[in-house]
Amino acid sequence: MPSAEDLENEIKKVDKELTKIDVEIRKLKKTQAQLQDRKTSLKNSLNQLKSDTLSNVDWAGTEYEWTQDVDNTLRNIFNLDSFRPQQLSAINSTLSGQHSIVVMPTGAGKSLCYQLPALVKPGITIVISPLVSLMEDQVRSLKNRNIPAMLMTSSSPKEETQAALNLLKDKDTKIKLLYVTPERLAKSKRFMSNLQKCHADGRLQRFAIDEVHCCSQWGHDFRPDYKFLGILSNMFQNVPILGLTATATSHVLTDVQKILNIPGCLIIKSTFNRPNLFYKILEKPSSQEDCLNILEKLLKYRYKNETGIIYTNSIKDSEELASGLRKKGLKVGCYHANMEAEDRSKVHLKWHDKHYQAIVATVAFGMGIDKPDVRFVIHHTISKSMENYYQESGRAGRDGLRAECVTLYRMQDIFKISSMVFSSVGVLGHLYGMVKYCITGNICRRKLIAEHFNEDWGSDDCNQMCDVCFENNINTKEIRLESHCRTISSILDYADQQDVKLTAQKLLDAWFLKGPVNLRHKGKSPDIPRILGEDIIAFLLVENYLVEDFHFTAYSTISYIKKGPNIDFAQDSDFVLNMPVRRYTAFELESRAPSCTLDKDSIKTTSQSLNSYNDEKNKTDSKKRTMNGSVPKSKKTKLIIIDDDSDY
Ligand SMILES: Nc1ncnc2c1ncn2[C@@H]1O[C@H](COP(=O)(O)OP(=O)(O)OP(=O)(O)O)[C@@H](O)[C@H]1O
Repeated sequence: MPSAEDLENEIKKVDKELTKIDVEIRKLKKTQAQLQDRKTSLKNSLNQLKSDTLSNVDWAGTEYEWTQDVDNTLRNIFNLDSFRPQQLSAINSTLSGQHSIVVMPTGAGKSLCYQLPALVKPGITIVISPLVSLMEDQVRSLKNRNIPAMLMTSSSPKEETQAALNLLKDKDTKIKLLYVTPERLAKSKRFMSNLQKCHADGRLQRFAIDEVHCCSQWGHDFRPDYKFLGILSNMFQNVPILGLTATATSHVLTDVQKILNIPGCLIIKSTFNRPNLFYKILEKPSSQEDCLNILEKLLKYRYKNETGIIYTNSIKDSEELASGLRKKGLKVGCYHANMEAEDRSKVHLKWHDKHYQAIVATVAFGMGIDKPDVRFVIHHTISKSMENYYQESGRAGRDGLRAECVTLYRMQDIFKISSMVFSSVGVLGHLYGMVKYCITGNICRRKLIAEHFNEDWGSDDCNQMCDVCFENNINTKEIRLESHCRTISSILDYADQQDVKLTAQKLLDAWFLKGPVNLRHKGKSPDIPRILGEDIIAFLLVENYLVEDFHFTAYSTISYIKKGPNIDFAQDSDFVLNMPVRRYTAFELESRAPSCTLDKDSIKTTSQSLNSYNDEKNKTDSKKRTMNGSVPKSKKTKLIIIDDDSDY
């Protein structure tokens, strides 16, 4: 019999061995994780290489067996003369059986990329689309062209659903396009089984997945049922998938390929530059009444007789602004998610028919707006990301004529949005991207948008169509922030010692020696306008010198300001931090926007330019002359807040 001591010694030995094994396991796990990372990165590189190789093929060629049919269909059925850039590539690639993802800006003509091929080959195209109203519009317009199409949604009447299910089994069906929602596809076993029969009969031509970014968690409108679409590529071998989106960020595209099981597929991307949109940041007044006055002037004078959208971030704001504008005699509708679907449709229709000059809406007024002559999109509150801003402002000027995208920016709005969205991963970074767009005074706004889409547009691509480039307005003035940074840091330390939390407004007050005396710093009030102080706080947030700290009350979430990871650098003797000073350029609120003074010839030139983006450069040259040359020089209301000659 071993003694207790022997047994204890034996246990210690085993423990030692176990510890060794634990160490080995940890090492192996670490190596495993490293290998997994490496494998993922190699796979991504391989997929990228495959995509790049496919992209090098000239898909816009005109020697395919179907070229003649494609041409005839374009002219005779769609009544169009020519393709817009990338449409032909998308059509040829999908007709060649490639899985592809088409990335085009809103209004560039994605629908044609699957509607036209559907008519060129026998069989049915299944179009998966997230929005019923969008599908209804498309089916209606296809039927107007005598193109047999149907739709099947969760709310379709029984007979229609039955007819849609039957046509999948019917070898003699005339239907060429069947529109379904992803939810319908994911939830209907009968639909899937009939689809398999259709496939077995060789009649399933392709899947077109509209708004394909909805697959990705990173896309701006993620829809869980889109994930189900991952089974299509395995289940229906040799049926090409054509995904379409206006979301171009690379991690969304990689994610979409992964979810749809089509890694390394062809990506067809057209430029995101919208040369006919004029981008402008306007200083937002702090009172709602003053905001209303600006909106009133814009609608009554600058956009007289034109139609547009005013976006805001809350239902309350949309109702208040709409009623305020109505009191001023303007015809505006209100649109938000709390309204009944029927009321929303009515408002949409009245706006579409120009009974309303503008819709004051939350982002619920989104996908499916196919009105070509939206002349202005005003953001009463900033969007929650550049991605959203691009989508929302992109609803302007789809006819290719000049339209204006005006954003009313003020620091407080950052916190209105951040306290609503902070709980989701990564969104604060997206919001700060939007803030950077608003407060940057020395970089063309178009260039900032381009950076977001991994594109590189030079100032020629802007053609003075943003407030920074307008009349070569690029501002080179910078303000040094070293001492401001130290003061702000000391105010935050001081408040912390007193156990007081500061909102951005309170921080500003303390900095400008306003508000409670115990929170103020000991130095002088900064020799800059308060509005520039606001920009500095926003800049420090964007650059991680300050961070937001969220606290909950029974009624709301409050954003307080804390020192960020970079602020400690401010104590270094060689610390340097400069911020370009934003210059508020003149903006005529009470004169018609330049588009209204375009002569007929230049209007033709601009609208043709959308038909052929390739010719854009030549055409925008002439546009530049007419658009910018004709700005009326009125002496009426101008918004110039910061005097450019003042010294900071
Ligand atoms: N080759 C073309 N020539 C002229 N007009 C075209 C061409 N292709 C499409 N269009 C027109 O462009 C408009 C926008 O097209 P479409 O609705 O397909 O855009 P989209 O890219 O799907 O936009 P969204 O992302 O907002 O859904 C439509 O009125 C369409 O008829």
